[in-house]
Amino acid sequence: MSTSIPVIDLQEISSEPPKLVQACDEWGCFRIINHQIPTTLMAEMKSVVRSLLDLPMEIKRRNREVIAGSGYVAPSKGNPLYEGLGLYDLGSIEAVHDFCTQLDASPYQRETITRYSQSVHDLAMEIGSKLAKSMGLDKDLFMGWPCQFRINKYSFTTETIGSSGVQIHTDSGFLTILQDDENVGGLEVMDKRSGAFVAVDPLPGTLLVNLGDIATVWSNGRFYNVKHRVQCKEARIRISIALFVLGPKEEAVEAPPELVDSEDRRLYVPVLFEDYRKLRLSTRLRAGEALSLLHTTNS
Ligand SMILES: O=C(O)CCC(=O)C(=O)O
Ligand SMILES: [Fe+2]
Repeated sequence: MSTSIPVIDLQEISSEPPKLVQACDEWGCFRIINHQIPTTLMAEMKSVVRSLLDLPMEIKRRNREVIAGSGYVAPSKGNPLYEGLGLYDLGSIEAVHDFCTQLDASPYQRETITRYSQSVHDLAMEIGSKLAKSMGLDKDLFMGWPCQFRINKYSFTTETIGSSGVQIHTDSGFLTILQDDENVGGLEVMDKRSGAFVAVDPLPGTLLVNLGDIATVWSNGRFYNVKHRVQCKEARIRISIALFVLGPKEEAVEAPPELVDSEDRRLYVPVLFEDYRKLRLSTRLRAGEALSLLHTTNS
């Protein structure tokens, strides 16, 4: 099944805020256009990360994790076609430089990664602020929250058509800005109503936003933490670059008072992002089910 997920013009959000909120409620994902990240920078970044992912295994393994799962992930039994590099806290210029140094990046590669990281990080902050305003809140969202990059490579071949690239999951943080491969499809999101998977076809020059579990907690159950997966549809290498806006570092996430009804019914107990991430890891509940462990007694 193929359908179009919502397309949001970033520059038009303030004139039609319900469109953004509706996309978060109904789809938990949307494409953004007019996002101010130059297409040339997106193309340069893609080709830089492609060459990093083509490095020998012993170099890629130098991309060590800072928090669990934030470093190089080699192909595994569960996801044999997938591998990924990671960069924890791309709001920190030192972290970006450490990542580049670990992988022996050239000055050009370093410069491209730095520029792209800054641009997407700025974009994340802009989306946070526009989302808060669209929800009628008078403060910024995402400011100072750690963000993580995952650079994904799927080695699809004729023999693997029809098999899984990445298994069904939700993203654990608040939201993800994804530069999906502009040529090679395969990403599928679950339709909230029917439970059917819907193909997310590439749309060059745009970025995709997916909401994660923390967005559901913050919105008091309103925003849909979209389940998604990647399937091999054609025999080509697929590259995607994901920026995860995780959650505040030191403050627990909870729905702001404006989003809770007059009887103050919160569906979820306040939770530190780091504790929630550990809960997902220890329970191996990767498709949003761990949220049920945070339910308050009145929900
Ligand atoms: O490669 C993609 O399109 C999606 C990747 C993804 O879901 C993830 O990194 O969490
Ligand atoms: Fe994901």
